[in-house]
Amino acid sequence: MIRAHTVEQVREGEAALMATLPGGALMQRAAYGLAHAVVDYLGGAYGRRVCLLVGSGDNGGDALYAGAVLARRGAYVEAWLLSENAHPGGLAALRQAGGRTRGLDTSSPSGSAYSTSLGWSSRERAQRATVSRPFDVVLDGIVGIGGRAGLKPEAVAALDALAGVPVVAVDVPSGVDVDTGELGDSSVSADVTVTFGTHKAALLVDPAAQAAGAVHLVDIGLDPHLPAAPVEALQADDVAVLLPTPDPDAHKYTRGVVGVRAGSATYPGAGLLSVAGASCGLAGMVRYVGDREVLDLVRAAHPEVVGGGRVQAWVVGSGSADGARGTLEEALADDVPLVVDADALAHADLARGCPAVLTPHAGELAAMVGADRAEVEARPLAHARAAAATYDAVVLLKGRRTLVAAPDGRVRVTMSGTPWLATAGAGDVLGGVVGALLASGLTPYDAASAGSWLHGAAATLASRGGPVVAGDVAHALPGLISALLHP
Ligand SMILES: NC(=O)C1=CN([C@@H]2O[C@H](COP(=O)(O)OP(=O)(O)OC[C@H]3O[C@@H](n4cnc5c(N)ncnc54)[C@H](OP(=O)(O)O)[C@@H]3O)[C@@H](O)[C@H]2O)[C@@H](O)CC1
Ligand SMILES: Nc1ncnc2c1ncn2[C@@H]1O[C@H](COP(=O)(O)OP(=O)(O)O)[C@@H](O)[C@H]1O
Ligand SMILES: [K+]
Repeated sequence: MIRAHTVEQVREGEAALMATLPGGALMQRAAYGLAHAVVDYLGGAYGRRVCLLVGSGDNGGDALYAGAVLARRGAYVEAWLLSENAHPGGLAALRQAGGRTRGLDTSSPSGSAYSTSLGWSSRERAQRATVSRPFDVVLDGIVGIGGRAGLKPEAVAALDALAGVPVVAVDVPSGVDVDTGELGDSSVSADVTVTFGTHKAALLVDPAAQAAGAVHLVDIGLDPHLPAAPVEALQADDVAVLLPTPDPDAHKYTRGVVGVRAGSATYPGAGLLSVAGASCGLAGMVRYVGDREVLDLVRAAHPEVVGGGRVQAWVVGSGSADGARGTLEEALADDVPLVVDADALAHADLARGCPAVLTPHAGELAAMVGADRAEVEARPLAHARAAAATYDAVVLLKGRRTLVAAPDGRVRVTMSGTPWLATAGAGDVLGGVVGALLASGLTPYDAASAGSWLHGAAATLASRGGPVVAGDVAHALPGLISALLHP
C-alpha cells in the first residue's frame, strides 16, 4: 500500500521521531537520500552541473545539504538563494564542500530584495552570463510541506531562466497544495520528486501528481510514528489480498451473482461492454436485464449470461438513455449493493445512503453537483470527497488518477492504467468489474478501488504500449487475475 499522510500528521510524526534522535539527524537522512537519488538520476556526480533553488525553510536546507554531498563527489553545484534566510547550516555545508551560492540583490536602490526580475546583483548577472554550459539538473528546494500554493515572482523568474533543465523536486513540487493536490497560480513541474518519510496527497492526486513526475520515497524512519493515512493507493499485492477466490465447496450462487441493467436499443454496446466487465470471472454468474435486442446480442457474445432473477449486486445506467431512472428504481427495489453509472447518475439521489458505488467522470460529477467540469478537474479530491458525503455513497471519480472516496473522507487513488484507456466504453467495462466484486461480497469501498486497479492494470496489459479498445480491457482481466493470484 502506498500511504499519503497530511502535513499535520507528518509534522506530528516528525516531532515524535526527532525526540529520539540527535539534532539535525532527520535532515541528514533526507539530504543523503536526496543526493543518492540525484546521482541515480544523473548516472553519476563527477563533472555534473547542479543548480539548487533554495527557499527560506528546511526544504531549502535539504537541497543545500544534498548539494554539499554532490559537490564532495565532484559535481559543480550552484545554489540560487531565493530568500535572505536560507538554512544557515546547509549554506555552510555547501560552501565548505566547494559549492557556490548566489543571492538576491539586497543593495538595490529601491531596497527591495526583488527589485529586478530575478533580484540578482549586476555582478552576479554578469557571472551568470559567462556560464555557457547549462545545468544537468535543478533541485527544487523552494518550499516543501510548509509551503502555500503558488510561487513568488523570484521563483518563477528563476524557473524561467532554467527552462528546459530537468527538475528534481525536493519532498514535493513547490507551488502545489500538499494536502489537496491542487495547483497554485504557478508551480514547479518536476521530472522526479524525492519525498521523505511518507507520500503526500499531492504526489498521488491530480493535477499536482502530474507536476510531481516519478516519485521516489526516501525512508527516514518516520513510519512507526505515523497514524492511518487518509489517502492511499492499492498496489498489486493489496489487490491480490482483496480478490475473492472460490472456496473448495463453492457453487455459482455462493460466489455471488451480478446483474447488469445497461444498454438500450440506441446504445446496445454499453450493455455488451458492461456484461464483458462483469464476466471477468470474479462472480459466479452474470445476469442481463434489458431490451430484447440487446439481450440477443449479449447472449451471442456471452452464452453463459442468463436473464433476470436474484442477484447480489446490480450494475445500472450505462447506455440506458431515457430509461435510466426506471432502471435504477427497479434495481433499488432489490435492496442489494449497486453500481450507478452514466445515465443513472442524474438520478443518484435515489440511491442516497444505499450501499452503492457512483462512477462519474469529471463531466458527470460536475453535472451532479452543479459545477463546471474544469472546476472538478482542478479540485478532484475535494469534489470526490464532498460528493461521497452528500450522497452517502462511495464515489469513484474517473480520470488519469481515478479517486475512490468513501463518505467518511477516506480516499484510494488508482495508480495503475495507461492513457490508452481513455477510450469509448472503457467506463462500461469498469462498472461491470466493480459490480462483480460487489456481488462477491466486497464492501463498496474495496470493490470500487480494487475494481479500478484491475481495470487500469488490464488496460496496461492489453495495451502493451499501444492502442486498446474497451473489449480488449475486458478480455485481459481473467489472465491478469490469475497472474495476481499466482505471482
Ligand atoms: N517533516 C519531516 O519529517 C522532514 C522535513 N524535512 C524537510 O523540511 C521541509 C519543511 O520545512 P519547513 O517547515 O521549514 O517549510 P518549507 O516548506 O521549507 O518552507 C516554508 C517557508 O517557506 C515560505 N513559503 C511558504 N509558501 C511559499 C511559497 N509558495 N513560495 C515561497 N515561499 C513560501 C514560508 O515563509 P514566509 O514566506 O511565510 O516567510 C515558510 O516559512 C519538508 O518539506 C522537507 O523538505 C526534512 O528535512 C526532514 C524530515
Ligand atoms: N488520461 C488517462 N489515463 C488513464 N486512464 C484514463 C485517462 N483518461 C480516462 N481514463 C480512464 O478511462 C476510462 C474512461 O471511462 P469513461 O469516461 O466512463 O468512458 P466511457 O463513458 O466511454 O466508457 C475511465 O476508467 C478513466 O479512469
Ligand atoms: K520543493
